[in-house]
Amino acid sequence: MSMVELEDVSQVYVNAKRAYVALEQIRLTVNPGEFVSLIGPSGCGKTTLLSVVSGLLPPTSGTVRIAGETIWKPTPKVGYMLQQDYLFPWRTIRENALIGLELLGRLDAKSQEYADELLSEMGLAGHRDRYPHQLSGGMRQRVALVRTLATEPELLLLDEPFSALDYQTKLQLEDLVASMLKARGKTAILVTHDISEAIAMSDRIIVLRPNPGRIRQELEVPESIRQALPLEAREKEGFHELFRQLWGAFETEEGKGGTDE
Ligand SMILES: Nc1ncnc2c1ncn2[C@@H]1O[C@H](COP(=O)(O)OP(=O)(O)OP(=O)(O)O)[C@@H](O)[C@H]1O
Repeated sequence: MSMVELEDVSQVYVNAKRAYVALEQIRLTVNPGEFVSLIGPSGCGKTTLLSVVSGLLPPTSGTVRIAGETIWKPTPKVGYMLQQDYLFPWRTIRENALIGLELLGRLDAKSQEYADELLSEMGLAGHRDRYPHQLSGGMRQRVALVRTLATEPELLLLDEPFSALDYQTKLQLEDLVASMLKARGKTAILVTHDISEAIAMSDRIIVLRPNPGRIRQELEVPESIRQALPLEAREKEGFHELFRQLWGAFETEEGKGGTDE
């Protein structure tokens, strides 16, 4: 069974001046354990697509199925991680990590133990009683990831979670996130503007194009790159070739100014 199935999903935003087709007839399947990245020029509908998959935004038309079940609203099967960590400043790191469990009414000894395990794996065990302002941006994003994973979602939606970090922190966190997700067999969809990040982290890359938002191209990442963790993946044969190919797809769209129809 697929983890994600989008069947002819369209999303039209209507305001007083115009109707804008942010997604048009999107068909997409993501398999369990697969890591898929969505890339494409600004405004091509990446965030809209994630919002639809999360259940936060019911599509104008079409069907969204998560693990075989049609969804109309957010489900605990899906965890969402954003560019900003949105930690509560008045709660400790551990209390922040537990908030998803609290909201779902699933806070018990076992779930707390699991959250503590995740904090340790993320190198945060010694920081459990500190507050968010005492941590670096990279550490805060790690807390956000623990908070997301603590509720054991089957699917993770990652909306540019590394883009506000400095380059070195971003590379370290990519490795940490990739290995944690792989070890737990999680399925993930990543939105990014960074082509090399998409190649280094993914099994498959989907390039969207704007106006109307459609899938322009789908590319499988070669096995040798997929086997490696993101930092090492950047050194693998075929990486630069794939980068050039994806860069070309971007250029074509930007050249058209995204308004060719
Ligand atoms: N609530 C809304 N009302 C009207 N138009 C919207 C709304 N949300 C998004 N849009 C429009 O839909 C299009 C797709 O937006 P979306 O944020 O999904 O794109 P994106 O690919 O994630 O962009 P970026 O890379 O800049 O984050 C854009 O043209 C945007 O202006």
